[in-house]
Amino acid sequence: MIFEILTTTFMGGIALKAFVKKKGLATNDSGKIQRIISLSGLNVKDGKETLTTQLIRKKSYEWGMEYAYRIPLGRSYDDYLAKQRVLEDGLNNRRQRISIADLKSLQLDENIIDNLKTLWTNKLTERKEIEIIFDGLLKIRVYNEPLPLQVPFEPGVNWSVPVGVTRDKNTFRYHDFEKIPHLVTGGSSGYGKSTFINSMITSLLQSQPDYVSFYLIDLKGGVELCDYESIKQTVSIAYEPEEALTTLQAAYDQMRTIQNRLRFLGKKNVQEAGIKERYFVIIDEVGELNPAEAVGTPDRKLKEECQKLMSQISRLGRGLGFRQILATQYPTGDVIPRQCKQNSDAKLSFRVQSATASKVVLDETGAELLPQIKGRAIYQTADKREILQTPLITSEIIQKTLAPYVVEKVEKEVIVLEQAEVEQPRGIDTIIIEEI
Ligand SMILES: Nc1ncnc2c1ncn2[C@@H]1O[C@H](COP(=O)(O)OP(=O)(O)OP(=O)(O)O)[C@@H](O)[C@H]1O
Repeated sequence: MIFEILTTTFMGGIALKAFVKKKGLATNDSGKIQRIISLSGLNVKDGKETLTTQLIRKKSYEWGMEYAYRIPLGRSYDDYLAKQRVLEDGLNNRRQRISIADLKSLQLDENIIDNLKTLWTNKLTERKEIEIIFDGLLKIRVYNEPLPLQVPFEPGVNWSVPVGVTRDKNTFRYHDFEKIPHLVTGGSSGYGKSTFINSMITSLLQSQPDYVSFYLIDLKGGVELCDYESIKQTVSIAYEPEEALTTLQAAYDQMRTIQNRLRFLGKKNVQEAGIKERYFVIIDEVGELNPAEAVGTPDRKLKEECQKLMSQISRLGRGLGFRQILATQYPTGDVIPRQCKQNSDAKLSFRVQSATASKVVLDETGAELLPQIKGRAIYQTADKREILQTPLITSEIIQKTLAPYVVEKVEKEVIVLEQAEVEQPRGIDTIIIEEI
Protein backbone atom coordinates (compact mmCIF):
# COMPACT_ATOMS: atom_id res chain seq x y z
CA MET A 1 0.00 0.00 0.00
CA ILE A 2 2.72 2.49 1.02
CA PHE A 3 4.68 1.42 -2.02
CA GLU A 4 1.63 2.16 -4.21
CA ILE A 5 1.14 5.68 -2.77
CA LEU A 6 4.83 6.46 -3.15
CA THR A 7 4.99 5.33 -6.76
CA THR A 8 1.81 7.25 -7.67
CA THR A 9 3.17 10.44 -6.10
CA PHE A 10 6.54 9.93 -7.76
CA MET A 11 4.99 9.30 -11.18
CA GLY A 12 2.60 12.22 -10.68
CA GLY A 13 5.55 14.48 -9.91
CA ILE A 14 7.36 13.41 -13.07
CA ALA A 15 4.22 13.96 -15.18
CA LEU A 16 3.71 17.42 -13.69
CA LYS A 17 7.33 18.39 -14.38
CA ALA A 18 7.06 17.18 -17.96
CA PHE A 19 3.78 19.06 -18.50
CA VAL A 20 5.18 22.29 -17.11
CA LYS A 21 8.27 21.92 -19.28
CA LYS A 22 6.24 21.14 -22.40
CA LYS A 23 3.95 24.15 -21.94
CA GLY A 24 6.90 26.40 -21.06
CA LEU A 25 5.26 27.57 -17.84
CA ALA A 26 7.31 30.08 -15.89
CA THR A 27 5.84 30.58 -12.47
CA ASN A 28 7.57 33.73 -11.42
CA ASP A 29 5.77 37.07 -12.02
CA SER A 30 8.57 38.98 -10.32
CA GLY A 31 11.17 37.89 -12.86
CA LYS A 32 8.75 38.55 -15.65
CA ILE A 33 7.96 42.09 -14.50
CA GLN A 34 11.67 42.80 -14.28
CA ARG A 35 12.18 41.55 -17.82
CA ILE A 36 9.21 43.49 -19.21
CA ILE A 37 10.49 46.66 -17.51
CA SER A 38 13.90 46.15 -19.08
CA LEU A 39 12.59 45.24 -22.55
CA SER A 40 10.14 48.16 -22.65
CA GLY A 41 12.96 50.63 -22.07
CA LEU A 42 12.16 51.74 -18.54
CA ASN A 43 15.68 51.30 -17.27
CA VAL A 44 17.97 54.30 -17.78
CA LYS A 45 21.40 54.40 -19.47
CA ASP A 46 23.88 56.62 -17.66
CA GLY A 47 27.12 56.47 -19.62
CA LYS A 48 28.23 52.88 -19.43
CA GLU A 49 26.02 52.17 -16.48
CA THR A 50 22.40 51.04 -16.63
CA LEU A 51 20.20 52.32 -13.83
CA THR A 52 17.60 49.66 -13.23
CA THR A 53 14.20 49.55 -11.60
CA GLN A 54 15.23 47.87 -8.40
CA LEU A 55 13.00 45.37 -6.63
CA ILE A 56 13.02 46.30 -2.93
CA ARG A 57 10.54 43.77 -1.62
CA LYS A 58 7.64 41.58 -2.56
CA LYS A 59 4.75 40.67 -0.36
CA SER A 60 2.01 38.12 -0.67
CA TYR A 61 -1.57 39.14 0.19
CA GLU A 62 -4.90 37.35 0.09
CA TRP A 63 -5.67 39.12 -3.18
CA GLY A 64 -2.30 38.51 -4.85
CA MET A 65 1.24 39.89 -4.80
CA GLU A 66 2.66 43.36 -4.37
CA TYR A 67 6.10 44.17 -5.78
CA ALA A 68 7.77 47.37 -4.55
CA TYR A 69 10.47 49.00 -6.68
CA ARG A 70 12.80 51.95 -6.43
CA ILE A 71 12.65 53.78 -9.70
CA PRO A 72 15.84 55.09 -11.31
CA LEU A 73 16.62 58.80 -11.64
CA GLY A 74 15.26 60.09 -14.91
CA ARG A 75 12.04 58.03 -14.72
CA SER A 76 8.65 59.06 -13.35
CA TYR A 77 5.53 57.28 -12.14
CA ASP A 78 3.84 58.31 -15.38
CA ASP A 79 6.51 56.46 -17.42
CA TYR A 80 5.50 53.24 -15.68
CA LEU A 81 1.78 53.96 -15.90
CA ALA A 82 2.20 54.36 -19.64
CA LYS A 83 3.48 50.78 -19.76
CA GLN A 84 0.66 49.29 -17.69
CA ARG A 85 -0.91 47.59 -20.69
CA VAL A 86 2.49 46.14 -21.72
CA LEU A 87 3.01 44.77 -18.23
CA GLU A 88 -0.49 43.33 -18.02
CA ASP A 89 -0.31 41.69 -21.42
CA GLY A 90 3.15 40.33 -20.63
CA LEU A 91 1.92 38.76 -17.40
CA ASN A 92 -1.07 37.33 -19.20
CA ASN A 93 1.03 35.79 -21.93
CA ARG A 94 -0.70 32.44 -22.40
CA ARG A 95 2.45 30.37 -22.28
CA GLN A 96 3.26 31.40 -18.76
CA ARG A 97 0.26 31.74 -16.53
CA ILE A 98 0.32 28.99 -13.93
CA SER A 99 1.70 29.90 -10.52
CA ILE A 100 3.36 27.76 -7.88
CA ALA A 101 0.25 28.17 -5.74
CA ASP A 102 -1.83 26.71 -8.60
CA LEU A 103 0.50 23.73 -8.91
CA LYS A 104 0.49 23.17 -5.15
CA SER A 105 -3.29 22.96 -5.19
CA LEU A 106 -3.16 20.05 -7.63
CA GLN A 107 -3.80 16.51 -6.41
CA LEU A 108 -0.80 14.33 -7.16
CA ASP A 109 -2.77 11.16 -7.91
CA GLU A 110 -3.35 8.99 -10.93
CA ASN A 111 -5.59 11.74 -12.44
CA ILE A 112 -2.74 14.22 -12.44
CA ILE A 113 -2.75 14.78 -16.20
CA ASP A 114 -6.53 15.37 -16.30
CA ASN A 115 -6.25 17.73 -13.31
CA LEU A 116 -3.50 19.63 -15.06
CA LYS A 117 -5.54 19.92 -18.25
CA THR A 118 -8.51 21.33 -16.31
CA LEU A 119 -6.27 23.81 -14.54
CA TRP A 120 -4.71 24.80 -17.87
CA THR A 121 -8.12 25.35 -19.53
CA ASN A 122 -9.37 27.41 -16.57
CA LYS A 123 -6.23 29.49 -16.64
CA LEU A 124 -6.58 30.28 -20.32
CA THR A 125 -9.91 32.00 -19.73
CA GLU A 126 -8.73 33.94 -16.68
CA ARG A 127 -6.98 37.29 -16.87
CA LYS A 128 -4.70 38.74 -14.25
CA GLU A 129 -5.23 42.43 -13.53
CA ILE A 130 -2.53 44.73 -12.27
CA GLU A 131 -2.50 48.12 -10.62
CA ILE A 132 0.41 50.54 -10.39
CA ILE A 133 0.67 53.03 -7.57
CA PHE A 134 3.40 55.33 -6.27
CA ASP A 135 4.01 56.34 -2.67
CA GLY A 136 7.73 56.97 -2.76
CA LEU A 137 8.19 53.43 -4.04
CA LEU A 138 6.63 52.15 -7.23
CA LYS A 139 4.20 49.40 -6.34
CA ILE A 140 2.94 46.90 -8.86
CA ARG A 141 0.04 44.84 -7.59
CA VAL A 142 -0.78 41.63 -9.39
CA TYR A 143 -4.25 40.39 -8.51
CA ASN A 144 -5.16 36.71 -8.42
CA GLU A 145 -8.74 37.35 -9.44
CA PRO A 146 -10.13 40.00 -11.74
CA LEU A 147 -12.81 42.29 -10.25
CA PRO A 148 -16.36 41.07 -10.87
CA LEU A 149 -17.91 42.29 -14.13
CA GLN A 150 -21.23 43.02 -12.46
CA VAL A 151 -22.06 44.13 -8.97
CA PRO A 152 -25.63 44.48 -7.70
CA PHE A 153 -26.85 47.73 -6.16
CA GLU A 154 -26.64 48.11 -2.39
CA PRO A 155 -27.96 51.35 -0.87
CA GLY A 156 -25.87 53.40 1.53
CA VAL A 157 -26.91 54.75 4.94
CA ASN A 158 -27.52 58.40 5.85
CA TRP A 159 -25.67 60.52 3.27
CA SER A 160 -23.44 57.74 1.96
CA VAL A 161 -24.00 56.33 -1.50
CA PRO A 162 -22.52 53.18 -3.04
CA VAL A 163 -19.52 53.69 -5.31
CA GLY A 164 -18.56 50.09 -5.95
CA VAL A 165 -16.78 46.94 -4.98
CA THR A 166 -13.04 47.17 -4.39
CA ARG A 167 -10.36 44.53 -4.58
CA ASP A 168 -9.95 44.83 -0.84
CA LYS A 169 -11.75 41.56 -0.07
CA ASN A 170 -14.54 42.65 -2.41
CA THR A 171 -15.81 45.18 0.12
CA PHE A 172 -18.26 47.84 -0.94
CA ARG A 173 -16.93 51.38 -0.95
CA TYR A 174 -19.36 54.21 -0.14
CA HIS A 175 -19.05 57.92 -0.77
CA ASP A 176 -20.13 59.99 2.23
CA PHE A 177 -21.46 63.38 1.12
CA GLU A 178 -21.20 64.69 4.68
CA LYS A 179 -17.45 64.20 4.55
CA ILE A 180 -16.84 65.09 0.91
CA PRO A 181 -19.67 67.30 -0.36
CA HIS A 182 -18.87 67.58 -4.06
CA LEU A 183 -18.00 64.98 -6.66
CA VAL A 184 -16.84 65.09 -10.25
CA THR A 185 -17.41 62.10 -12.51
CA GLY A 186 -16.28 61.53 -16.07
CA GLY A 187 -15.70 58.86 -18.65
CA SER A 188 -16.21 58.01 -22.28
CA SER A 189 -19.72 57.33 -23.46
CA GLY A 190 -21.28 54.08 -22.31
CA TYR A 191 -19.02 53.17 -19.39
CA GLY A 192 -21.49 53.85 -16.58
CA LYS A 193 -21.70 57.51 -15.47
CA SER A 194 -25.48 57.73 -15.74
CA THR A 195 -25.92 54.35 -14.09
CA PHE A 196 -23.79 55.59 -11.20
CA ILE A 197 -25.90 58.78 -10.91
CA ASN A 198 -29.05 56.65 -10.87
CA SER A 199 -27.74 54.47 -8.06
CA MET A 200 -26.66 57.55 -6.16
CA ILE A 201 -30.11 59.20 -6.39
CA THR A 202 -31.88 55.92 -5.60
CA SER A 203 -29.68 55.34 -2.58
CA LEU A 204 -30.38 58.85 -1.25
CA LEU A 205 -34.10 58.36 -1.77
CA GLN A 206 -33.95 55.10 0.17
CA SER A 207 -31.84 56.43 3.03
CA GLN A 208 -32.99 60.06 3.41
CA PRO A 209 -36.37 60.46 1.66
CA ASP A 210 -37.58 63.17 4.06
CA TYR A 211 -34.52 65.37 3.96
CA VAL A 212 -33.10 65.11 0.45
CA SER A 213 -33.90 67.62 -2.31
CA PHE A 214 -32.72 67.52 -5.89
CA TYR A 215 -31.90 70.22 -8.43
CA LEU A 216 -31.41 68.18 -11.58
CA ILE A 217 -29.92 69.27 -14.87
CA ASP A 218 -30.02 66.67 -17.61
CA LEU A 219 -28.50 68.05 -20.77
CA LYS A 220 -28.54 64.71 -22.55
CA GLY A 221 -32.01 65.38 -23.86
CA GLY A 222 -33.76 64.34 -20.67
CA VAL A 223 -33.30 60.63 -21.16
CA GLU A 224 -31.29 60.03 -18.01
CA LEU A 225 -32.98 61.96 -15.21
CA CYS A 226 -36.57 62.40 -16.43
CA ASP A 227 -37.70 59.55 -14.14
CA TYR A 228 -37.15 61.87 -11.19
CA GLU A 229 -39.14 64.79 -12.58
CA SER A 230 -42.33 63.89 -10.79
CA ILE A 231 -41.08 63.00 -7.33
CA LYS A 232 -41.64 65.39 -4.48
CA GLN A 233 -37.92 65.59 -3.69
CA THR A 234 -37.11 67.18 -7.07
CA VAL A 235 -37.38 70.93 -6.59
CA SER A 236 -36.31 71.87 -10.10
CA ILE A 237 -35.34 69.99 -13.24
CA ALA A 238 -33.84 71.29 -16.50
CA TYR A 239 -33.31 69.76 -19.90
CA GLU A 240 -31.92 72.75 -21.80
CA PRO A 241 -29.13 75.24 -20.95
CA GLU A 242 -31.73 78.08 -20.55
CA GLU A 243 -33.62 75.96 -18.03
CA ALA A 244 -30.32 75.02 -16.41
CA LEU A 245 -29.79 78.66 -15.50
CA THR A 246 -33.23 78.76 -13.83
CA THR A 247 -32.50 75.55 -11.89
CA LEU A 248 -29.06 76.74 -10.79
CA GLN A 249 -30.49 80.13 -9.81
CA ALA A 250 -33.17 78.37 -7.74
CA ALA A 251 -30.50 76.29 -5.99
CA TYR A 252 -28.37 79.36 -5.40
CA ASP A 253 -31.32 81.34 -3.97
CA GLN A 254 -32.14 78.47 -1.64
CA MET A 255 -28.51 78.35 -0.56
CA ARG A 256 -28.58 82.07 0.24
CA THR A 257 -31.80 81.59 2.21
CA ILE A 258 -30.11 78.95 4.34
CA GLN A 259 -27.10 81.21 4.75
CA ASN A 260 -29.35 83.97 6.10
CA ARG A 261 -31.07 81.52 8.39
CA LEU A 262 -27.74 80.35 9.82
CA ARG A 263 -26.65 83.95 10.31
CA PHE A 264 -29.91 84.63 12.13
CA LEU A 265 -29.39 81.57 14.34
CA GLY A 266 -25.75 82.48 14.94
CA LYS A 267 -24.53 79.10 13.67
CA LYS A 268 -21.65 78.34 11.37
CA ASN A 269 -23.10 75.48 9.38
CA VAL A 270 -26.12 73.23 8.97
CA GLN A 271 -24.62 70.50 11.13
CA GLU A 272 -24.16 72.92 14.02
CA ALA A 273 -27.66 74.32 13.53
CA GLY A 274 -29.17 70.84 13.47
CA ILE A 275 -30.63 71.43 9.99
CA LYS A 276 -31.22 68.02 8.47
CA GLU A 277 -32.03 68.98 4.87
CA ARG A 278 -29.44 68.46 2.16
CA TYR A 279 -29.67 69.71 -1.42
CA PHE A 280 -28.11 67.87 -4.35
CA VAL A 281 -27.33 69.76 -7.54
CA ILE A 282 -26.68 67.14 -10.20
CA ILE A 283 -25.59 68.06 -13.72
CA ASP A 284 -25.33 65.30 -16.29
CA GLU A 285 -23.19 66.50 -19.14
CA VAL A 286 -21.72 69.61 -17.67
CA GLY A 287 -19.85 70.03 -20.99
CA GLU A 288 -23.06 71.47 -22.45
CA LEU A 289 -22.57 74.46 -20.14
CA ASN A 290 -19.04 75.19 -21.32
CA PRO A 291 -18.84 78.84 -22.53
CA ALA A 292 -15.91 77.90 -24.77
CA GLU A 293 -18.33 75.79 -26.83
CA ALA A 294 -21.07 78.43 -26.96
CA VAL A 295 -22.66 79.53 -30.22
CA GLY A 296 -22.93 83.31 -30.20
CA THR A 297 -22.73 85.91 -27.45
CA PRO A 298 -26.09 85.33 -25.70
CA ASP A 299 -25.34 81.60 -25.43
CA ARG A 300 -21.85 82.30 -24.09
CA LYS A 301 -23.22 84.75 -21.51
CA LEU A 302 -25.84 82.23 -20.40
CA LYS A 303 -23.21 79.52 -19.93
CA GLU A 304 -20.85 81.88 -18.12
CA GLU A 305 -23.70 82.71 -15.77
CA CYS A 306 -24.35 79.00 -15.19
CA GLN A 307 -20.68 78.34 -14.46
CA LYS A 308 -20.59 81.27 -12.06
CA LEU A 309 -23.48 79.80 -10.08
CA MET A 310 -21.91 76.33 -10.12
CA SER A 311 -18.67 77.80 -8.76
CA GLN A 312 -20.56 79.63 -6.00
CA ILE A 313 -22.42 76.48 -5.01
CA SER A 314 -19.18 74.50 -4.84
CA ARG A 315 -17.45 77.25 -2.85
CA LEU A 316 -20.20 77.94 -0.31
CA GLY A 317 -22.21 74.72 -0.40
CA ARG A 318 -20.28 72.59 2.09
CA GLY A 319 -21.55 74.23 5.30
CA LEU A 320 -24.93 75.13 3.83
CA GLY A 321 -25.93 71.56 3.01
CA PHE A 322 -25.44 71.81 -0.75
CA ARG A 323 -23.76 68.99 -2.66
CA GLN A 324 -22.79 69.26 -6.30
CA ILE A 325 -22.22 66.36 -8.69
CA LEU A 326 -20.87 67.17 -12.13
CA ALA A 327 -20.69 64.54 -14.86
CA THR A 328 -19.03 64.73 -18.24
CA GLN A 329 -18.19 62.46 -21.13
CA TYR A 330 -15.99 65.12 -22.79
CA PRO A 331 -13.21 65.69 -20.28
CA THR A 332 -11.31 68.44 -22.07
CA GLY A 333 -9.86 71.79 -21.00
CA ASP A 334 -12.13 73.85 -18.78
CA VAL A 335 -15.25 71.74 -19.18
CA ILE A 336 -15.49 71.60 -15.40
CA PRO A 337 -15.17 75.12 -13.93
CA ARG A 338 -11.84 75.41 -12.12
CA GLN A 339 -13.40 76.34 -8.78
CA CYS A 340 -15.73 73.36 -8.92
CA LYS A 341 -12.78 71.08 -9.60
CA GLN A 342 -10.79 72.56 -6.72
CA ASN A 343 -13.70 72.15 -4.35
CA SER A 344 -14.42 68.56 -5.37
CA ASP A 345 -12.28 66.33 -3.26
CA ALA A 346 -13.74 63.20 -4.77
CA LYS A 347 -13.48 62.12 -8.37
CA LEU A 348 -14.85 59.07 -10.08
CA SER A 349 -13.47 58.34 -13.51
CA PHE A 350 -14.61 55.60 -15.83
CA ARG A 351 -12.42 54.70 -18.81
CA VAL A 352 -11.43 57.71 -20.90
CA GLN A 353 -9.71 57.92 -24.24
CA SER A 354 -6.48 59.65 -23.35
CA ALA A 355 -4.12 60.51 -20.52
CA THR A 356 -5.11 64.17 -21.00
CA ALA A 357 -8.78 63.33 -20.47
CA SER A 358 -7.84 61.39 -17.33
CA LYS A 359 -6.04 64.48 -16.01
CA VAL A 360 -9.15 66.60 -16.57
CA VAL A 361 -11.24 64.32 -14.34
CA LEU A 362 -8.70 63.01 -11.82
CA ASP A 363 -5.82 65.50 -12.13
CA GLU A 364 -3.77 62.39 -12.81
CA THR A 365 -3.31 59.90 -15.61
CA GLY A 366 -4.52 56.31 -15.30
CA ALA A 367 -8.20 56.27 -16.29
CA GLU A 368 -7.17 55.76 -19.93
CA LEU A 369 -5.62 52.46 -18.86
CA LEU A 370 -8.74 51.02 -17.26
CA PRO A 371 -9.90 47.85 -19.01
CA GLN A 372 -12.77 48.20 -21.48
CA ILE A 373 -15.28 47.03 -18.90
CA LYS A 374 -18.52 48.85 -18.21
CA GLY A 375 -18.70 50.06 -14.64
CA ARG A 376 -14.93 49.83 -14.03
CA ALA A 377 -13.72 53.09 -12.52
CA ILE A 378 -11.09 54.87 -10.45
CA TYR A 379 -12.44 56.48 -7.28
CA GLN A 380 -10.06 59.08 -5.97
CA THR A 381 -10.15 61.15 -2.80
CA ALA A 382 -7.44 63.32 -1.24
CA ASP A 383 -5.78 60.32 0.41
CA LYS A 384 -6.82 57.30 -1.62
CA ARG A 385 -7.10 56.06 -5.16
CA GLU A 386 -8.83 52.76 -5.87
CA ILE A 387 -10.04 50.83 -8.84
CA LEU A 388 -13.54 49.48 -8.35
CA GLN A 389 -16.57 48.06 -10.10
CA THR A 390 -19.57 50.35 -9.75
CA PRO A 391 -22.98 48.79 -9.07
CA LEU A 392 -25.40 48.04 -11.86
CA ILE A 393 -28.83 49.21 -10.76
CA THR A 394 -31.93 47.84 -12.44
CA SER A 395 -34.85 50.00 -13.56
CA GLU A 396 -37.13 47.85 -11.34
CA ILE A 397 -35.24 49.00 -8.23
CA ILE A 398 -35.37 52.63 -9.40
CA GLN A 399 -39.10 52.52 -10.14
CA LYS A 400 -39.91 50.75 -6.89
CA THR A 401 -37.96 53.36 -4.94
CA LEU A 402 -39.63 56.27 -6.73
CA ALA A 403 -43.21 55.00 -6.57
CA PRO A 404 -44.12 56.29 -3.07
CA TYR A 405 -42.85 59.77 -3.87
CA VAL A 406 -44.47 60.46 -7.23
CA VAL A 407 -46.78 63.47 -7.04
CA GLU A 408 -49.03 65.30 -9.50
CA LYS A 409 -47.48 68.40 -11.06
CA VAL A 410 -49.88 70.89 -9.42
CA GLU A 411 -49.41 69.17 -6.06
CA LYS A 412 -45.65 69.46 -6.57
CA GLU A 413 -45.74 73.19 -7.24
CA VAL A 414 -47.58 73.68 -3.95
CA ILE A 415 -44.90 71.61 -2.14
CA VAL A 416 -42.12 73.74 -3.69
CA LEU A 417 -43.92 76.94 -2.67
CA GLU A 418 -44.51 75.65 0.84
CA GLN A 419 -40.86 74.66 1.11
CA ALA A 420 -39.77 78.15 0.04
CA GLU A 421 -42.00 79.64 2.72
CA VAL A 422 -40.66 77.38 5.44
CA GLU A 423 -37.09 78.24 4.47
CA GLN A 424 -37.77 82.00 4.40
CA PRO A 425 -35.98 83.40 7.46
CA ARG A 426 -37.73 85.94 9.61
CA GLY A 427 -34.73 88.24 10.01
CA ILE A 428 -34.76 91.13 12.47
CA ASP A 429 -34.98 93.64 9.62
CA THR A 430 -38.00 92.02 7.95
CA ILE A 431 -40.93 94.41 7.56
CA ILE A 432 -44.38 92.86 7.31
CA ILE A 433 -47.06 95.12 5.89
CA GLU A 434 -50.58 93.86 6.31
CA GLU A 435 -53.64 95.22 4.58
CA ILE A 436 -56.46 96.04 7.04
N1 LIG B 1 -21.70 49.33 -13.22
C1 LIG B 1 -22.02 48.70 -14.33
N2 LIG B 1 -21.84 47.34 -14.43
C2 LIG B 1 -22.15 46.70 -15.58
N3 LIG B 1 -22.68 47.30 -16.67
C3 LIG B 1 -22.88 48.62 -16.63
C4 LIG B 1 -22.56 49.39 -15.46
N4 LIG B 1 -22.86 50.67 -15.70
C5 LIG B 1 -23.34 50.72 -16.95
N5 LIG B 1 -23.38 49.49 -17.51
C6 LIG B 1 -23.86 49.14 -18.85
O1 LIG B 1 -23.47 50.16 -19.76
C7 LIG B 1 -24.58 50.80 -20.35
C8 LIG B 1 -24.31 52.29 -20.49
O2 LIG B 1 -24.22 52.85 -19.20
P1 LIG B 1 -24.49 54.41 -18.93
O3 LIG B 1 -25.70 54.86 -19.68
O4 LIG B 1 -24.47 54.58 -17.46
O5 LIG B 1 -23.20 55.03 -19.62
P2 LIG B 1 -22.76 56.54 -19.67
O6 LIG B 1 -21.34 56.58 -19.27
O7 LIG B 1 -23.69 57.41 -18.92
O8 LIG B 1 -22.86 56.82 -21.22
P3 LIG B 1 -23.34 58.14 -21.93
O9 LIG B 1 -22.41 59.21 -21.47
O10 LIG B 1 -23.25 57.84 -23.39
O11 LIG B 1 -24.76 58.35 -21.49
C9 LIG B 1 -25.76 50.46 -19.44
O12 LIG B 1 -26.96 50.39 -20.15
C10 LIG B 1 -25.39 49.12 -18.86
O13 LIG B 1 -25.80 48.08 -19.72
